[in-house]
Amino acid sequence: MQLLVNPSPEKCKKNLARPVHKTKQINKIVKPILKKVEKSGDKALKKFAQEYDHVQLDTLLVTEQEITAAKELVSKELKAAIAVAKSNVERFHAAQATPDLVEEVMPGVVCRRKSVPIQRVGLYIPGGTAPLFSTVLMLGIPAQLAGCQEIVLCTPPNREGKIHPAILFTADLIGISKIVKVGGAQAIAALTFGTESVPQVDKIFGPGNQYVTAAKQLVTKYGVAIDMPAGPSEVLVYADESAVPAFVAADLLSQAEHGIDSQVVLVTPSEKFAKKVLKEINEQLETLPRKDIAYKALSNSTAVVMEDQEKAISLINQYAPEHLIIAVENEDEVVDKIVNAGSVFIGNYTPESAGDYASGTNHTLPTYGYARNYSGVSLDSFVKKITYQKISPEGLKTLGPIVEVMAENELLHAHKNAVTIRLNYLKGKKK
Ligand SMILES: NC(=O)c1ccc[n+]([C@@H]2O[C@H](COP(=O)([O-])OP(=O)(O)OC[C@H]3O[C@@H](n4cnc5c(N)ncnc54)[C@H](O)[C@@H]3O)[C@@H](O)[C@H]2O)c1
Ligand SMILES: N[C@H](CO)Cc1c[nH]c[nH+]1
Ligand SMILES: [Zn+2]
Repeated sequence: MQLLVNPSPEKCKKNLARPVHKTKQINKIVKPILKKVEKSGDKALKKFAQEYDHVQLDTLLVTEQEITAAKELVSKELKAAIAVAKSNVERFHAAQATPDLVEEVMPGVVCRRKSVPIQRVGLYIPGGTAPLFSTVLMLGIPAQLAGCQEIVLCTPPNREGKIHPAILFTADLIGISKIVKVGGAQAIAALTFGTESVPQVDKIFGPGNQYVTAAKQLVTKYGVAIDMPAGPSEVLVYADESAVPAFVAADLLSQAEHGIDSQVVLVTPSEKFAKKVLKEINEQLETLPRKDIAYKALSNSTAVVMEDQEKAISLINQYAPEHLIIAVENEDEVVDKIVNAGSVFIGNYTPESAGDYASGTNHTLPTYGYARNYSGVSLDSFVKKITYQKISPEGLKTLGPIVEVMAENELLHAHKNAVTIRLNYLKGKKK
């Protein structure tokens, strides 16, 4: 991890550039995958399973027997933990429901708006380097709460052609039964075009590596929607001397262990504090089973000493981190000034991993700085809002002339006539 002391904005920009913006190279790999799946369906999915997941699959769909067997393999302790996480995620997402609204904007002109579930949704659960069964909760719970009619879950198989038991257990717990053994860009292609085993969906959700994220961005041109670009995990910690260096180091390492293309950032007003955190990182790193992955991610990562708080906040907002931890004395003041972040963790006792698993907020969040213009997954992501209007004859008498004038001035006479013909009818005229 590099240390920068009071760097210029240009230096910051250069050092904090995300490591995986090799869009062209990734797209070169992903585009042919999309084409082959569109053309050959399941046959292509099996071929890619062999090539990228190193497994020969006869069937792609998970069977009921596999789900029953998986449930036996999950420990009581894990089942109990998942139950608490499920309850918190359910509570926070159920509370997000927005009431339908009705407004009579002028006498006789009534407008309504109603949330309607997106009918067919595809959930991508990463499984390449770690079996992220927590993502099943984060996507499946809001999909069920929203009332989506068809939910398809895709996740890569291991080398024995199996899905991790905790993924199957969690999917079953929240009532998802259509589970397909397919990962990577090919999973995104299958959900977009549909294959013999994978139904075509209206919207694709979920995080993934750079191939998955690139595929999600590419398929939007085929009419399918996506939640957001949710790529390699990242965290920015803003901490001063009131924070505990060991806690900060642990938080940085928690996201560094996700993947070699993850990035973690420390921003602090104190060089002394930064050095303490770096020392802690080196010590804690040695204890981690995934230390090789974390080590590589740390080489993409920077500690920035920024004495001026306004400049530090401006840097954070420019970087727009997926996760932001704020552990400074005047935390409320700083929190109020944050305008770009996926999810914010406040105070010394709020580790980012609490949000990853069980606090109730969603862990599917925008990376690469997309927190500037995207929100993380929420109940809203699984609904669309339809608007309605009903106008009474009295309402049309008031509103109609307004529309007529506007239509005429846009030179759209047929638009105007759709009103005039009705107003004349109401006046008892034929035309
Ligand atoms: N932003 C978020 O909300 C969020 C949440 C959880 C996880 N994540 C991120 O998700 C990612 C998960 O990545 P992962 O790799 O563990 O799992 P993954 O399931 O996303 O990817 C595994 C698949 O990638 C494909 N693949 C592997 N190498 C390939 C290659 N050379 N060419 C083409 N395809 C290839 C394979 O088909 C494999 O099945 C991590 O980067 C993690 O940080 C992000
Ligand atoms: N930190 C990830 C989101 O970027 C989510 C996750 C799942 N499991 C552990 N962490
Ligand atoms: Zn995580």
